[in-house]
Parts: sequence; structure tokens; C-alpha cells
Amino acid sequence: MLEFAKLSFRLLRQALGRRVGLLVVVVILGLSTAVLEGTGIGLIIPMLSIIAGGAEPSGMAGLSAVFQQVGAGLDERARLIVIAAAILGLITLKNVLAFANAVLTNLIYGRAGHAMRSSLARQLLTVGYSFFLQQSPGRLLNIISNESWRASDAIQTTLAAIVNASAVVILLAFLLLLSWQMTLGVALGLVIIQALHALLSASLRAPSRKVTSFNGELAAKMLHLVHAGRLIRAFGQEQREKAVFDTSSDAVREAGFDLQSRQAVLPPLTEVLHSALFLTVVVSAWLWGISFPVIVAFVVLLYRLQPHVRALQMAWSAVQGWSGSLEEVRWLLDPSDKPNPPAGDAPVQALRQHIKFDGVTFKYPGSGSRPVVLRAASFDLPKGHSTAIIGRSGAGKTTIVNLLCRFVEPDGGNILVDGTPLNQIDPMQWRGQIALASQDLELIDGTILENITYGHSASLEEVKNAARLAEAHEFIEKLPDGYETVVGYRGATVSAGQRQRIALARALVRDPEILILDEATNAMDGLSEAAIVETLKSRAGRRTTIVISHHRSTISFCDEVVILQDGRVKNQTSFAKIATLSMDQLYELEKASS
Ligand SMILES: Nc1ncnc2c1ncn2[C@@H]1O[C@H](COP(=O)(O)OP(=O)(O)OP(=O)(O)O)[C@@H](O)[C@H]1O
Repeated sequence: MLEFAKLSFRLLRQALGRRVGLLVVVVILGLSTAVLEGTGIGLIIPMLSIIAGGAEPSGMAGLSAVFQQVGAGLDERARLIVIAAAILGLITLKNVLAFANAVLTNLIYGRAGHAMRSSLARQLLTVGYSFFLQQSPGRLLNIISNESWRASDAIQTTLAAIVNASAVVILLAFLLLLSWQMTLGVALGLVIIQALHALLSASLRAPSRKVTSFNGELAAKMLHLVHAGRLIRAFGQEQREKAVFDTSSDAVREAGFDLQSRQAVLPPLTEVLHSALFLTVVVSAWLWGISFPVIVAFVVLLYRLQPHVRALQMAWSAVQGWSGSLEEVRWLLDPSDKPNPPAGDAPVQALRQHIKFDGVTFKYPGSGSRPVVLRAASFDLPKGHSTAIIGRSGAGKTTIVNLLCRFVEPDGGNILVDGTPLNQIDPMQWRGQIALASQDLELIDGTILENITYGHSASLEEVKNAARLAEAHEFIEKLPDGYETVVGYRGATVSAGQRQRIALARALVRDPEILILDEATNAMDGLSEAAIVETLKSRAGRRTTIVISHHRSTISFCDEVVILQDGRVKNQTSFAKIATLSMDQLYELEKASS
């Protein structure tokens, strides 16, 4: 519970920044509201005394005696009117302050919720990329779309608890000043009720974690239905997928029902216990001989205290019920167990000689007993050359791209850029030198123009030139909306080959120092691919290009070839030497030289 309160306060501090003093204003407003309420109720004492016949009631002491003196110099009629007006004034002022406090707490709640979502987004954008290779997208989606809202609610509940706690303190003080004996009885009763409540609330944590975990699984199933629509239909798996989804959804329902049923016990139980306490105090007060107006004022105060106490208790149980959500949000925000983003502050110089892989070893984090992916891989990517990296499926080609872009870092060996270890170079500046067109680098849900200029501002003419080089201009111009055509989620409204051409234009418009094409043209028709290869050939020597492909034609313009097998570099040779060999023969060559 304390950890959650700490997390709530951390988020509140973060949300309010230098305006963290607003929390003090919330407390002051809460206290003031309760003082006004207590005073208004206290004025019932002289009012009832007048109505009951004007006789001075006996046995009054402390605060009740002070209230009894209000308007003492006035005649009965005027006194009654003045007291009634004062009570109304106090009630009005109290409600104005309560309204101000409600607006303020809503403002803080909104800011805290925004701060939390913004922190989650920052974490997802800055965490080392390998985090995404290990985590279930369903879990992450569930945290952002579901759990963060529940955590916001927990923050709102914490804020409301501050206001309610202020009211409880003040109203208890009034009660104490009216009758310490009755207050002692009330306090004892409240402690017993709270102990019982805390015991029951603690039992909510396990079911809450269960709900969170099932929600994560359900979110993964939802993602699957959205992404795998074609696959499911192609293999006729609609019924099976429906059954799998229903089972997952039903598990969420069942866990949710269990949690809500346990939570539902608390309000009626608390009400019964509070009523019992309430009646016990009234009967005891009468037996103790406490005067009627004081008993009435006490009972009214107690009556007004009750919702605040209940709200505090409900806040306690609600936060326990959201503990699973808060734990998930806290986990995602906690940087200590997440991979660090790539570091380094050496400025990037224009490549002078080469990028050198020197004995690089790598295994994907969290891949358990699976074999090492790159084994002491050494090869050169000379400046201004086009180098093809080839090898059978799973040989480690894309992994080399991941290492070059610093999405992952080597476990052993070094990647040297003109002799400087890549891990010392400023990663943002380094990535600014690279343009990547890859089969699994999606399009954004926007227009073709927005996609080509993603991360790089360019004039329309520059965009069109890049599109021409990528063999995309012609088909784009034929679309009714041209460059303003919306491509939809992940480019769903254009063909695979068109998607690749837009992605290639996006890489080319940056006119990068280093161009990486990872199966970037494999969905294109032969003519388009040949035209692109011709373009790249005509620009040979102007930039350093790395090409990964299983197609002989795609690598035909390259100067060098690096042949990989099972994560080892089998060979690095000039393309001219093997120009006559087919891809199969190149793979044979691998075997021959092993
Ligand atoms: N996120 C990951 N976690 C664990 N292992 C992975 C991960 N990504 C790839 N691998 C493994 O690393 C090895 C190399 O994968 P990589 O994608 O680099 O191969 P590739 O040569 O590009 O293959 P392809 O030609 O099929 O694209 C494979 O055995 C693959 O199963």
C-alpha cells in the first residue's frame, strides 16, 4: 500500500512540477470545509435549546458551552433567525469551498493521468530496443490502454482520500470537543471496523493481479485478431480463434467477477458496522446523561463524519483492488530492470575508410538455450562501396543490421567506425547517417507524403525525386489523391510492392551517408527491381551501401560480398570474382570453403 501511495505521490509531483504546493491547497481547502461544516453543526446546539423552550440545558462544557453562548445577548426570536442565517451562510461557504476543491482535485487528477501516460510513452520510446524483443506486445498494450487508466483512478482516489482524511481529522476534533467520552467510544469502534476492513481489503491483491494478467493475455489475443485477419481466413481458423478468444475473455470475466464480488462485500458490511457504532454511541450518550442538544449535534456530526470515513475505507480497498494495475504501471516505468538505450557521446565524423566488424559475437537477450546468432564475425564495409551480405535463412544477416543501427549491442568483439568503437559514438547522430529500408519496417498510418518525409523534412520536389529513384513516382501519380493518398494502418491500402517502394523512397529522400537495404525490394516486380538496381549502380561510389537479399539480381551492382553461414563469416570477396555464380552456387561455395 505504501509503495502505491509513493508511486501516486511521485506521479503527482511529476505532474505538478513547481506547482506541487497545490496539494497543500487541497489539504487546506479540505480542512477549511470540515471546519465550516463542524461549526454549522455546532450551531444546532443553541438553536435546539431555543426551540426546546429556551431553558439553559445542563451539563454543557467545552465547545458545546461555547456554541451555547452564540447570540446570547439577543432576544429569542432574533437569536433564532441569526443562528439559522449563520448556519445557512456556513453551509453555503462550505459548499463553495468543496466545489473549488473538486475542481482543483480534478485538475490535478487530469495532470497526473497525463504525466503518467506521458512517462509511459517516454519509457517506451527511450528504453533499449531489445526490451521489445523480450516482452509480449499484449502486456504492453494492456498497460497503456487499460492499466494506466486504473492507475489514474488510483491517483484520483488518493487525492480524494487527502480531502476525506482532512475532514475526518477536523470532524473528530469537533466531536472530541463536544464530548470526549462519546468520541473515545467512536474512535475505538472506528479502529475495530478499520482493522476488519484492512483484513478484507488485503485479500483483494491476489485477484487483482489475476485480472491484470488475464487482461494482458486478452489484449494479446485482440492484437492477434487484428493483425492476423488474413492468416486466420486463409487457414480457415475462424472457429478455433473464436474459441481461443472466448476462453481468454471468459477468464477475464471470471477473474473480474471474483474481484468485484469480494469488493462488493465491503460497502454493505461497512454500512452495517457504522450503523451499529452510531446507535451504540447514541444509546450510551443517553445513558451517560448527556444533554439532548449536545447529543443531536454529536449525532449530526457523526452522521456527517460517516461518509468521509467510509470514503477513506473504500479508497483503501479500491487501491488494493487496483494493486495489479499499479504494479504493472510501476514495472513499466521502472528503468532498473530494463535494457539501457545505446550510450556514447563521440561525435559522428563523415566515414573516411570503413566500418569494421571485429570478432563480433551476439545472442538475442532472453533467447534461453537457443544458439549464439553471430560467432566472432569479422568483415569490412568499405566507404563508398556497396556490400552484399548473403547467407541462408537464419544465418544472421538482419542481426548485423540490428547491430549496425544499435538496436542491439554485441556481447563480444567490436564494431569500429574508422577505428572508433561504435558504442562510443552518439547513437542519435549515428542513426542520422543511416537510412534503412527493410521488409519489416512499417509504414505509418498517414499519407504517402508523410511517410516519405517521416523524420526528415523535404520539399515536394525532393520527395518526388526520391520516389522516382524508388520507382514509386509513377504509381503514386496515378492514385486519385497522389502524394496525399492515405496508406492506412501499416500501409494496408497499398500493395506489398508499393509499400516497399514508398519505404525505399523514405530511405532515399534522406540522401544518407550509409544506405541499408534489408530485403527491401523482394516484393517488387522484376522490372521495378531492375530499374532500382540500375539507379543504385549509377550512383555507386557516392555512398556506402549494404544490401541483404536472397536474389542474385538485387546484389548484382555490389562491389563486395560477405557470405554468412550459421552466424560465422565464411568469406568476404569481391563480387567480380563470383559474378558468374548463381545464388545456389554461392551457397555451394560456402560449403566448398568450409
Ligand atoms: N528476437 C529474437 N530473439 C531470439 N532469436 C532471434 C530473434 N530474432 C532472430 N533470432 C534468431 O537469430 C538468428 C538470425 O536471425 P536473422 O534474422 O539475423 O537471420 P537472417 O539471416 O536475416 O534470416 P532471413 O534471411 O530469413 O531473414 C535466427 O536463428 C533467428 O531465429
